[in-house]
Amino acid sequence: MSDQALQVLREKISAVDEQLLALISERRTLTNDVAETKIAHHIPVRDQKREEQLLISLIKKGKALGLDPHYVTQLFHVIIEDSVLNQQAMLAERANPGSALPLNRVAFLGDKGSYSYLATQKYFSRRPGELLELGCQSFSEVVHKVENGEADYAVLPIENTTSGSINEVYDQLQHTELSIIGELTHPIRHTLLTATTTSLEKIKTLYAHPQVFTQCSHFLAELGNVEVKTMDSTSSAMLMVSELQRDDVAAIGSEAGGNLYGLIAIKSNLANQKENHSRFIVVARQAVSVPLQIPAKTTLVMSTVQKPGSLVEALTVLKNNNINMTKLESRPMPGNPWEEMFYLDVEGNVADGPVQNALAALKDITRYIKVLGCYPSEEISPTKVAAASALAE
Ligand SMILES: O=C(O)C(=O)C[C@]1(C(=O)O)C=C[C@@H](O)C=C1
Repeated sequence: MSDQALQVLREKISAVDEQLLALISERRTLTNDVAETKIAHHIPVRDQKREEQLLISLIKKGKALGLDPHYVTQLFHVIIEDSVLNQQAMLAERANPGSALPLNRVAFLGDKGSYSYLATQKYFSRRPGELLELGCQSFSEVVHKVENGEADYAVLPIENTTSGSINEVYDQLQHTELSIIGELTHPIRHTLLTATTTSLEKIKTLYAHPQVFTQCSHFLAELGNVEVKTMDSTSSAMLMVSELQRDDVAAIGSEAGGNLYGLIAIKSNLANQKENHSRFIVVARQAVSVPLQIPAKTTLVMSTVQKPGSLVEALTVLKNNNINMTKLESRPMPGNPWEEMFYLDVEGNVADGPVQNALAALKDITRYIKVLGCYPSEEISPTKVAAASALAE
């Protein structure tokens, strides 16, 4: 194919892509209008019956156009997830009048390009107001900036699908009066980034955040004698490599982050697990109320009395109230050797009967219990379509 023919085809593809974007934006406007109706009539945001009907119809129509059912399903799962998250954000904002700020000052670990920076951008892209990014050197600085009023929000990674809980962040939660007001998950795609066009064999020094080294331990084990240098954040690792401009040093970070530092991706998918995601929490000085039309999560911290079975007893309270626990983490209590603080994430709203009943019962059997926050759940499970209905002619 001549260069000119290729150029013509690419221009046509770009024009189609532009139309797709315009249509996606039009769809979003319509779903925002649906949210207004849901607010006015107290209707739940999620309607999985409608989603299923939509998917079945789209799969059939896609098939007629030669499109693979899995491809169509994947595509619309992403589109519907976006629509649900936007509607949830709209409802949450309306339920907290005055919460929308013209300028959101947000503290996070690292600088431009860190995973926390990317998560911050994603979370606030659905919310009104400008974003002022306040990069920090440590998690305690991130939390402190919100406590002292320099920032309105902090975005903190709390767990990762490969390396597990981020203990330093749990420990920050033990000592703060801040409330969790939101959550989000973000894919973490570790990439080897260099300042010059080089090869993996030439790399002698590798810069990254300790969490990144944990998540990429299999890749590091295969590298042999490369010196590993830990940095405060992914962005400081990328900055270091961009400043050194050497062909024997590399950083591990996201490709999008690396682009901001002019770095080249020489190898991707470095994490031990292919599906590597981090869950972030958003904290603020004021707790929020979550409308009952959207799924909520509540995070609790508690310490149980020192007797056999006391944790089981506490968890039984959740069971008796039909509350699903999505996470349980224990952390040592400073100054009290061998005593533990338990952090629990449960599905449910503090304003709703089951969580209120459970909290009342837990108060009677625990030594200490505190609600760290109740917030909209951003875990949007994709609606499944029965294979038979999807494939039926
Ligand atoms: O139809 C609705 O109720 C919508 O809110 C729109 C929509 C969609 O994006 O298609 C989004 C969320 C619901 O779970 C179902 C469908």
